[in-house]
Amino acid sequence: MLLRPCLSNKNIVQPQLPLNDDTVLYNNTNNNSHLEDTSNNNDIHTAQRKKRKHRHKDKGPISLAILTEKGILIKSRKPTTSELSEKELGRMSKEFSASRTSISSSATSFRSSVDNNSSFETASLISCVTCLSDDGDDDTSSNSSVDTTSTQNHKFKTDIKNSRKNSTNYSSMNGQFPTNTVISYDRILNAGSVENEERIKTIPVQMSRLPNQHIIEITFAKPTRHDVKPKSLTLVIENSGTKQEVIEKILSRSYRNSKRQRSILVIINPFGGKKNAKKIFKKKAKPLLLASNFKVDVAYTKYPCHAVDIVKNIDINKYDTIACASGDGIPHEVINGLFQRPDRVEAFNKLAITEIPCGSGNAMSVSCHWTNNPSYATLFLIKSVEKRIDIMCCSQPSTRSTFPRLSFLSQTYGIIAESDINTEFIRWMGPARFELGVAFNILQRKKYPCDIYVKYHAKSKNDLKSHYLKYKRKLEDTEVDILEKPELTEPEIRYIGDDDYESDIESDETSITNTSDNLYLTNAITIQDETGSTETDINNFVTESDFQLKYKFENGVPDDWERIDPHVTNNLGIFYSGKMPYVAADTKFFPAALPSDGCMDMVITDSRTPFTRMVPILLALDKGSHVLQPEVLHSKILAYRLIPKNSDKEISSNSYREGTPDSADNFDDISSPNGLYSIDGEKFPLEPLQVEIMPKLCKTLLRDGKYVDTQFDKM
Ligand SMILES: Nc1ncnc2c1ncn2[C@@H]1O[C@H](COP(=O)(O)OP(=O)(O)OP(=O)(O)O)[C@@H](O)[C@H]1O
Repeated sequence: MLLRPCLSNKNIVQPQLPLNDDTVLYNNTNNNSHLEDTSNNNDIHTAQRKKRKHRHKDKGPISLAILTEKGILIKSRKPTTSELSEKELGRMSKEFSASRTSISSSATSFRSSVDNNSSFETASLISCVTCLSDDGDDDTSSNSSVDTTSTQNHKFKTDIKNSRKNSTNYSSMNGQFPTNTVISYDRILNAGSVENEERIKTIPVQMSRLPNQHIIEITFAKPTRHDVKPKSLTLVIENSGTKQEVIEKILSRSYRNSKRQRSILVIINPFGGKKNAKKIFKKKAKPLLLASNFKVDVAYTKYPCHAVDIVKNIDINKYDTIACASGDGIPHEVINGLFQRPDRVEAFNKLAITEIPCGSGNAMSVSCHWTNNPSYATLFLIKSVEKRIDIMCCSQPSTRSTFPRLSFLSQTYGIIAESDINTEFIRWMGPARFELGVAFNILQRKKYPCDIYVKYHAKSKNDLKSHYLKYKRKLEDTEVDILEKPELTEPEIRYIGDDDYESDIESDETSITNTSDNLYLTNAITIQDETGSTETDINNFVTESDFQLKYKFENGVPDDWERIDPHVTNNLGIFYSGKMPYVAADTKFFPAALPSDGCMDMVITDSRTPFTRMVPILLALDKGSHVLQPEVLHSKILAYRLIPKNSDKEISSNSYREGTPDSADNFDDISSPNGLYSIDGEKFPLEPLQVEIMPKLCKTLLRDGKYVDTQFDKM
């Protein structure tokens, strides 16, 4: 949510710059030589990739499994010693000997399970088994020489902790999952034939010989300490039908409401957040995308507003998704870049815009993927439902000759906007600097006089609540049939500034898989929108008329807009208008925000509110209950005009009510020296600002087809 001066309206209309060859580092199956296809091996990363390719491949004994409603159930007993191939038996017993010295009781269980064909069914035993060898997350686990007692003990503790925390415990022994483990479809990324002949040879003769037994490799997102990572597992799946039919069954259940094999352009801002977006993407997101058979091209931003130029120049036919590995600044630029294309109708119909959280704001990810953990966000992106969301269109006098600015997140004026920008010099403090700035401004009773005219949809808090509940009920009635989500091992919202985060990345290993045998699968998906129509997205298109403003700035304030009480606006503390529930990972500023209710949420505070009352209001921001406080104005609106006043001169703002003055110079009269707007976290000049809602303009990816649950209905 931090502001950057780079994005003044003047900057957005820079002349179009051609893409340099080194702008985009991955891709090349297409004609764009600046893009590199990560699934293609003819580039400089080939050797590296080859080396890594099978890192998450399954190497352990093969289990029998069946398909259930919720996932793939590991059904079988472990194969008996007589069923195991010589090679497999030798490897297992070698590992067993190495492990025995450190945890003898577990080793005994292991031996007896192999000999007696028993199952690993108790939780404690599962935990012990994971100590003996890991499930392939670290390839070193199969190497007994590195399994020292201390590392095992450490792993033992960690695994016990994980098994307690995680209801879907994927503990295994050399890839052998305990009987009755269900690998939930919402974690399955891919399924396909096993092409590796050597691997097939390790399957015991008694297994996979019946016509209803199919050797299938599945790849799923396996929880690790903080993240999810792709993990492959070879299974003998018992199911009637041909192998291709079984694979298709798994994939259609795994992508029940989501699109398979997306073609994504990832735009990375290497300067986003702590300047490690590139690394985060490579380690946390890319392996999951590739394991899901997504086609991934990557572009890097090289200067402020570069993302605008990138998306103005891309071939939209090559992609269905643009994922911003960044904070909220890049999605803002992407939406505006597409808006400025001559074929914007096609662009907004073709492309979904989403975020892989790598910045400091990440409000889009928290609101849409319900997390700002990059790997979990990527998993939920892969499994998400494509939905249209409302966009806000911001007009200012200085944008008259160019394009108005689209905003997907929020616009703010007053304490919040200023606290952000005026504390840049103490950036080292992290998010605390912003809170300090807010507290300082409130203590000073700083006010931001202005006039605000509003086109209301639900003015009172009661009306707003009814609107919210009505929308939610409608949504629930037509809810997409989403599979039950397994518990996550980690809290979903994570601060990427955590100290251990960097080291986590360093120790991570990416792995890539790209099975080809299910490429024939179609991308067809069925979408249900809030109105309940179950149809392919085909009728959910925008047309040029959806981009036309209802209220032109130069036409003045329409008669049916209401002026907010000047006693309040002359003493304005905070003005905040937005469309997504979270404006930062821990700030639920708009708890009643809904993806496509055709309204924005507006929150206003008065600078005269006593400090003793402001403190509880600010402390409630994480829960979103600040909007319930009597001192806070909270409405659903369709449009507004904000005309800032100079606090000293009290200049009449009538001309801005009527329409636009001819020259931008006139704004000097009314600008207060420190004033500014923050639109989607970017700094905008202090001129009159008019904003209106553009319903369902933009496609994005929502987990379960909705924003994160704010519990507003229960407040
Ligand atoms: N190569 C670059 N050099 C400098 N700025 C850049 C570069 N690429 C992108 N930017 C700018 O960085 C800004 C912030 O980007 P982004 O939202 O991804 O990061 P962030 O960490 O969330 O931002 P913030 O620090 O504002 O919270 C955008 O305005 C964008 O124009």
